[in-house]
Amino acid sequence: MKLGIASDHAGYLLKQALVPFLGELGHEVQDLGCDSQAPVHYPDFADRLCLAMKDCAFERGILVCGTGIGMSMVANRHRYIRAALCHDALGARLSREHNNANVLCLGGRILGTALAMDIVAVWLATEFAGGRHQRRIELFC
Ligand SMILES: O=C(CO)[C@H](O)[C@H](O)[C@H](O)COP(=O)(O)O
Repeated sequence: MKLGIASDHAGYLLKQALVPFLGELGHEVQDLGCDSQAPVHYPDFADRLCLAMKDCAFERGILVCGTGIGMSMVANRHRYIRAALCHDALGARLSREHNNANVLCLGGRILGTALAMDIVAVWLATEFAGGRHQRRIELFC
């Protein structure tokens, strides 16, 4: 799958761990920054990823900040984005099956790397269930 990933400074280290992991899972991943732990502003990076997704550059995206909260707030301002802030694999699976989430938000200061990788792997492997959930998505997208 073609993926985009971006973070702020607080999510930088987790993003750096996830980029090679995504490659190992067989995905094509483009890193949209940031490029160090120097302070930046998470809305700039959330918007960068979401605008690229509007142009269909990526099928799905991953955003990482300290908590994942700011990234998810900004991403969900874009009408075509369904961003899910996930802290466990169950939430990740259901965000795909029920919500057809196209952006996954993670908290780099909250999750350990192994848990984050588990969440990412489940989220990427899970298909949207459609049916009754499709109608509900149409009510807000
Ligand atoms: O989403 C966030 C806040 O809602 C993120 O956690 C940011 O990464 C965080 O606010 C950055 O905090 P810092 O003290 O400026 O490093």
